[in-house]
Amino acid sequence: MADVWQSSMDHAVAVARKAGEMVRGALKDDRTVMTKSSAVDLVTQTDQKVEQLIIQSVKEKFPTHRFIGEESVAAGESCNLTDDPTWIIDPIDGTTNFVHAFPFVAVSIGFSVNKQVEFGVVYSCLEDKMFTARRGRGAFCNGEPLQVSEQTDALVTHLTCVFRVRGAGTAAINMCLVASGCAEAYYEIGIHVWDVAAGSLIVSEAGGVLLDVDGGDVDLMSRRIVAANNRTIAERIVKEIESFTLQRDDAPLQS
Ligand SMILES: O=P(O)(O)O[C@H]1[C@H](O)[C@H](O)[C@H](O)[C@@H](O)[C@@H]1O
Ligand SMILES: [Mg+2]
Repeated sequence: MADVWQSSMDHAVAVARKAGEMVRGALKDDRTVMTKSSAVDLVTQTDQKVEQLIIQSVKEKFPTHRFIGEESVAAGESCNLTDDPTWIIDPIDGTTNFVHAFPFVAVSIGFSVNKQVEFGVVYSCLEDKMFTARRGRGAFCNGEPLQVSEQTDALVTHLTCVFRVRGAGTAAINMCLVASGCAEAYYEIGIHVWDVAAGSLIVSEAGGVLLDVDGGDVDLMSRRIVAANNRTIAERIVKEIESFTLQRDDAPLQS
């Protein structure tokens, strides 16, 4: 049966790659002579340009679709998920990495219908790795199938034990590392829906598990997530987390 969202997913992959070229181009600026503040200005300008590139291209092809974008929300747009086809965009995930030339920077595009992520695309620009997932049809990296790690021995003694804990500095790539079997788990409190929408489907389609940090069902608007290769590891991680709550992404805008 034809997939009604295939053309949207194809467009997401194409525009993520084009956006990645823009990010790489911006990173080529010689930051060795840049002050920190000018590097931060550069990432902010590039963030906005990339998000506009993606949104404009979608509006031309799919005029009825809606958007939740990191920069649009920062500019005051709402962050409410409806049943409509919605593009959930993080133009540059890993902005701090970008500023410091730490080579993990991604364009993340999630796509939801009826409040359910139907496809996810994470393009790791500097590694040239295109992570994709379509609901019910698996997860891939540059076309190769992804499968989470089979590790069940939760060696976590305490999350501060540095040698077992690493972070790429971008939620989207951290989740793709779990989906690729390179890491057993990732958790974070403080992320936003645009950081994790695409990665959440890539993890689950690679056989992984998503939970809230309290062990309940994951809620992409809650700013909290655990992504793991299986429930054993996920529940073990939950036991170690001293959780707290933050204002939800979809909380009513302060007047
Ligand atoms: O780079 P961002 O799009 O701002 O998102 C990142 C966030 O700023 C913070 O660094 C988190 O730890 C990352 O997981 C997130 O991707
Ligand atoms: Mg982000």
